Amino acid sequence: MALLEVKDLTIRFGGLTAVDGFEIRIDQSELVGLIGPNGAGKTTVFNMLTGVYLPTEGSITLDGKNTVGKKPYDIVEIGAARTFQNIRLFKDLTVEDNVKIAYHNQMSYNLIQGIFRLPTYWKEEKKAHESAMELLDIFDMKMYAKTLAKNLPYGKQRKLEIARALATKPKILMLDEPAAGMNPYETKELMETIHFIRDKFNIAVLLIEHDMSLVMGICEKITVIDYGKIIAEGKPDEIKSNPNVIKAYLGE
Ligand SMILES: Nc1ncnc2c1ncn2[C@@H]1O[C@H](COP(=O)(O)OP(=O)(O)OP(=O)(O)O)[C@@H](O)[C@H]1O
Repeated sequence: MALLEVKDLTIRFGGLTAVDGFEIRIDQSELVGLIGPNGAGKTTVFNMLTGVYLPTEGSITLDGKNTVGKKPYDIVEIGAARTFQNIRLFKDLTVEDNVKIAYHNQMSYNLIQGIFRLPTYWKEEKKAHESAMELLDIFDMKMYAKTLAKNLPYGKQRKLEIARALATKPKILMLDEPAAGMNPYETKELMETIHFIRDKFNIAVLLIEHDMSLVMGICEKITVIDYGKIIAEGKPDEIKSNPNVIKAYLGE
């Protein structure tokens, strides 16, 4: 059974069919790219996979469970985490607190235990602190734990966003243009981080990216969409030489 199985996914906004009959199958720990020209429908696919948009038609099965019609936080519980095109962090909180907040879906103290700072609260907070520091260590960012998120260099803010997504313990991590705005050095570091995460946590990664060297360099298979429809699927080498893909990108 595939980890993520999407069939005939379609969404219409008034007269515009933004995504039309999209299909994908992703196995556990697979690294998959989703590419296409501007406005092709990539982010809209992510928004349907994560419960932000309700598809007009189609089915999505994650880890054997239907996710269509479920709320975004329920889909996080089932095992999907994402990052956004525009970085979304609590910019005035520290790096550590940004990660700790993401652990809150796993904390088990109730309101009363929280308000009165009862032992369960302290136990859970300690656990969250330790888990956050462990994750920051993996990302080589422990030294920034007390830094405000807004004071991090751009590439590190992107890394922190990924660390936050991982704190929810996903089975699949969806990254929406993680290299946007990065310099070549940061992009290379990001490529290594994505590979490392997949190997270390044994999770699947679905990556939307405009940087072709990044997509071709790390993805095992790639789906290409244009005007909401799949125009090619295959291994990076097959995609590179696919005439439909070349045409879509060069606009001939
Ligand atoms: N809520 C919405 N209402 C109306 N149209 C929408 C909505 N969301 C997306 N669209 C339209 O759907 C189409 C696909 O947009 P989408 O953002 O998914 O493309 P994309 O491939 O992610 O583009 P980019 O690479 O530029 O980020 C666009 O024409 C967009 O205007």
